[in-house]
Amino acid sequence: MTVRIKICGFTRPEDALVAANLGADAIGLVFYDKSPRHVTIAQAQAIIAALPPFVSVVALFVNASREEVEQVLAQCAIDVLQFHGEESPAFCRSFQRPYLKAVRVQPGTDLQTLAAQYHDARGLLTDAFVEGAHGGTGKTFDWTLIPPQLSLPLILSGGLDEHNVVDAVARVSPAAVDVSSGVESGKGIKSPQRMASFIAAVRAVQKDISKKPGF
Ligand SMILES: O=C(O)c1ccccc1N[C@@H]1O[C@H](COP(=O)(O)O)[C@@H](O)[C@H]1O
Repeated sequence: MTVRIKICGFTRPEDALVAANLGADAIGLVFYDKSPRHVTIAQAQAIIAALPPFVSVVALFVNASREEVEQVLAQCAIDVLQFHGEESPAFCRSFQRPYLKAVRVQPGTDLQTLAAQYHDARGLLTDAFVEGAHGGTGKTFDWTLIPPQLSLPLILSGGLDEHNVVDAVARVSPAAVDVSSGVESGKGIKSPQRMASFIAAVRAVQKDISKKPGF
């Protein structure tokens, strides 16, 4: 199975275009004003306008109000919503759009129960739990906390980079990976070299896995 790649936290159209041309399946825009990667609606529109067809645009929110989400949806061509806060299942599904629910994983996090609660999500996105932060921290978590069989597609994130993503994909077999800090040269500035190395690493490990007997 193809491991999908999402790169998150773009602030500049030129970086998003490079990601798309390198083969990223989705790009993420952060609508959370406490993030150093936060974009305005005008910035988001410019980034989206730079993209070629068939690259999904994901809008990330952290405990935003209904009005904030609706305003973004009304003004930007968004394909998927990503909720990174304490949004309820009812709130997430109320926009009639595909959505991802992000979960910050620590010992005791019951991913099976969360997958059942957000059963209509397109995927459960697992990120590291870091006290006082909602994501984008560049920290990994203990991947053995992920149960082998989840009822939702797993999107692995949290501290991934070009060096650890091979091990991550081989161990966890996620449906997709999501990266932000790990492909940056500065907050919100994506490095073409790091994005290229990250995408090449995912494609290489995927090829290796598909060569294994029984695959
Ligand atoms: O990118 C951010 O600034 C951010 C802020 C608040 C919530 C989530 C955020 N980003 C998401 O966090 C994960 C992990 O990011 P990283 O690779 O460890 O930097 C990823 O899903 C980002 O989309």
